[in-house]
Amino acid sequence: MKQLHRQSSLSKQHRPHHRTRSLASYLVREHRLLFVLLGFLLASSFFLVYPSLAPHPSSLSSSAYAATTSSAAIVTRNPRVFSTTANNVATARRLPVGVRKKPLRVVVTGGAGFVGSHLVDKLLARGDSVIVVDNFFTGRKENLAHHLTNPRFELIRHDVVEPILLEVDQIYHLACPASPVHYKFNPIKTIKTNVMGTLNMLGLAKRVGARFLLTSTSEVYGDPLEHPQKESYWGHVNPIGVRSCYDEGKRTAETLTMDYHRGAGVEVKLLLLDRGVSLTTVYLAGNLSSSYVAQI
Ligand SMILES: O=c1ccn([C@@H]2O[C@H](COP(=O)(O)OP(=O)(O)O[C@H]3OC[C@@H](O)[C@H](O)[C@H]3O)[C@@H](O)[C@H]2O)c(=O)[nH]1
Repeated sequence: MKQLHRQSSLSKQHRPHHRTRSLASYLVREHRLLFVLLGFLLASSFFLVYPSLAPHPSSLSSSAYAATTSSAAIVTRNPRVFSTTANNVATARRLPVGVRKKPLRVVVTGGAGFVGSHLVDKLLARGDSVIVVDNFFTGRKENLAHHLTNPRFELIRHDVVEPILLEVDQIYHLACPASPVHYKFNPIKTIKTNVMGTLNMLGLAKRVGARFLLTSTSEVYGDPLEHPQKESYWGHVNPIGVRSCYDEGKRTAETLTMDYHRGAGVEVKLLLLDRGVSLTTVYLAGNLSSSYVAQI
């Protein structure tokens, strides 16, 4: 009985070893191991190579990114912010083969305006769902008329100085009177739009975890003493002039944006539109809209 027991325990001790040996001989037979290794190699190299075959714009390095934007006559600021977010996104967006990118829900404030309506065209064309929030101060419904029957498009008449709650992934905050005649028309309203409107949209970004882009302006440099203005240049500004509602409003909007980034972890982008260059020319060159969409 003892012997039997010892025998059975012995055979138990030997079984795993025997199993390993038979597995090994199975793999070695007919070059099976080689095929298994080849399979692993093929699969992993495909996963590694695939993202580089079709790079997402957001995975651009900060320098490549700056190059794209400057060629489109847009001035970008704070490369540090870009590189932080771009790196995170590049890692997060690496999708396995066959898995399609989820369409994004995007809100564009000031989307009925000149820049905004072109941006909406691009966003819809890339497959996103777009909500435009605009009070039609200078924007026109006709700019968006061709999208009104699109189920992925919504238009809301709303003033950004009032809070709004929307479930979105990205916020492009453009709402602001942009030309001197419009922003000087009611300067108090202009600065209110820049400060309260930006606060409301940043608050929304924080609440729903959306990424945020602010369109700023080269006017934040005031009457610059340096040409062209570099990232390190802070401007030569007038806080009390008749244009200050716009210039200082946008400066404050930039400050708020960076404070929400540092203090609340909101992923942000600042985009300076250079009004010295004809935006129409840039549009016609086909540059602005594509790099613009690439911002977030
Ligand atoms: O209080 C306001 C003011 C303006 N708006 C909207 O904001 C949009 C502004 O578009 P405009 O065509 O006047 O101007 P642009 O498209 O050239 O401005 C763009 O470039 C310059 C940036 O400073 C602006 O923030 C950006 O919108 C309009 O649709 C206007 O109705 C609001 O929704 N709320």
